[in-house]
Formats: sequence, structure tokens, C-alpha cells
Amino acid sequence: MDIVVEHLTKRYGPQKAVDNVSFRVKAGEVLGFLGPNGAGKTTTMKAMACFIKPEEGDILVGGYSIHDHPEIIKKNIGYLAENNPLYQEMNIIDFLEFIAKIHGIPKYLIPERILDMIRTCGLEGEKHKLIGELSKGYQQRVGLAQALIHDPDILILDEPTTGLDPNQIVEIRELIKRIGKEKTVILSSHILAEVEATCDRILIINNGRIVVDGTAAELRKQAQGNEILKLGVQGGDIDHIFESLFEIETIDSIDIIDVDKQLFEIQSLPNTTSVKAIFDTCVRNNYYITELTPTEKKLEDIFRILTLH
Ligand SMILES: Nc1ncnc2c1ncn2[C@@H]1O[C@H](COP(=O)(O)OP(=O)(O)OP(=O)(O)O)[C@@H](O)[C@H]1O
Repeated sequence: MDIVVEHLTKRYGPQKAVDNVSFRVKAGEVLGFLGPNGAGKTTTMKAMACFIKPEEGDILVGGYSIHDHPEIIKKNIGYLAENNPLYQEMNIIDFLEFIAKIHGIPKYLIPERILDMIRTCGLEGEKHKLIGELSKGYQQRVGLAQALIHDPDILILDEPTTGLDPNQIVEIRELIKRIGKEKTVILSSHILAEVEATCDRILIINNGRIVVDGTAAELRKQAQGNEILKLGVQGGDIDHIFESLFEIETIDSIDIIDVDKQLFEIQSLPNTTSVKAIFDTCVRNNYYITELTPTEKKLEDIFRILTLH
């Protein structure tokens, strides 16, 4: 089922939590919804799941509008809320049975669905425990199980790894990736590495507006700007090397980053590359290159650049 978000606007009082947002999610995609705190991620996801009504715009899920057919959409969406509210005093099986009944799953099918969820979410060893007795990672697995019990086509996960330790984060990411092979998944996060690890596509939202839509590689490219190269050159005096490099027309600036190792950081002019010219210059002067690597901006830096106010 494709999801089409069209000119979505949601206000809380005078504030626009989501401001004229439009995007599409293709069936089978794993989409990362990324943005700083208060960006509008939860609001957009709640609107997709028909938990809140926007003032303007529409969301079509498999062609059905959230305004006209919320019941059909709810049947096709599984939702894991931020902070995963669960009944701490219930055991896992009773809890999943309770959720299955809410979804109107026929009684005779419920035991099979529960077993399936326990297997899918790796809860076999813990299934008789009270939810309050489970570790945070296992509670998150229960959250995923409740979101999946009615076998929805689409899974929406609001900050699914918040509060987990690094091992639990890896486990939940693996689980999400496995689920993502069969379902459309939309997950929100304010951690870039998280969405890069799990998602096919990243959508960055800031101040209620989409600022980037693309793959991690495209996102890097968009924020990358000028070519920056780390270059090591031997076989000549460092000052001479510096001067001969500086004659290259496409080079904008050269910094010496290590005098002993004769390492330079070279920035090219916009939309140019200096790699071939550097190579030719070194050959001409009988220098030899010990290192030539493009420097990539860290994804964290890119995220900061793209979400600056
Ligand atoms: N029920 C509400 N009443 C008033 N303002 C709200 C309500 N829910 C959200 N907001 C405001 O709308 C804006 C967007 O909030 P939203 O929860 O969608 O952001 P978010 O990107 O999910 O943030 P976070 O990462 O902190 O969860 C915020 O400024 C928030 O304070």
C-alpha cells in the first residue's frame, strides 16, 4: 500500500506543528523520518495512523483518505508510540490477546497470531513474564508484537530505540530490518546513524517542514559542497610541493596538516575536482603520492547544516 501525504498542516493553537508537508512512501519501503525534537515527526505519524485530524491536507493510504475511511486505514497500520506505553502488570500473552481482541481478530485465530508474534519478535524465553518484569529491550519487542498482531501492511514506529542500551539497539534494529523485508516501515528518530542503518530512504523534517528527501548517499552529496582531499606527497621539499600544487587552477585552498608526513588538506573550487591535476603535477615534478583520499563530512555535521534555523 502506498502512502501519499498531501499538503498536511496541523496547528496547536497559533503554532504549526506540521506546515504544508507533502511526500510519498512506496509500498515495501523503509522510510526514516528524521528531525530534531519538536520538528513535527510524531504529529505527522499520528495523522497517518488516524490518531489526530489535520486542519488542512490529506493522507491517502492505499488510496483511502484519512478523512473518509479512518477505520480501513487503522486496519492496515501498526503503530508503536514513543515511549511504548504498555500495561506493566499484564503478562505478554494476556496483553497480546487483549490487543488482538481490540483489533477484532476472530477468537479462533488469536492463539495462532500470538504464537506468530512471539516467534517473530523473539519473545519465546520471556512469554510468561509480566511486562513490568521485562528489560527495556524486551518491552520494545512486546511493543512491536502489539503493533504487528493484526498483520498490518504498514508499520509506524515512533523513536523505537529510545532508552535502549547499545546491544538492545542493535537487536531492535535487526528486528525492524527483518520486518521491513515484508512490510512498509516508517520510523522516526533524531539519530542520523539510526536511520542510515535501518532505512532505504531518509526524510528530514525541521520546524514542521520537509528539508531533505533522499537516500543517505544523496543527503551526503547535497550537503557536501566543495571537494576536500587529504593528500600526502613525498619526493620533494614541502614548500616546493605547496607552490606547485597551488598553481593548479581548480584548487581554492591548501592547508598543511602534518609537516613531517607532508600531508595537505586541499579544497577545490565549487563544482570542480583537482584529482587528475594533482596527479599530473606530482608526475611532472617527480613527487610521489603517499595518500589521496576524499574527506567526507560526518552525517552528524550534514544533519546540523540541513536543520539549521
Ligand atoms: N498535543 C499538543 N499540544 C500542543 N502542542 C503540541 C502537541 N503535540 C505536539 N505539539 C507541538 O508541536 C510541535 C511538533 O511536535 P512533535 O511531537 O510532532 O515533534 P517531534 O518531531 O515528534 O519531536 P520529538 O522528537 O521531541 O518527539 C512541537 O513544538 C510540540 O510542542
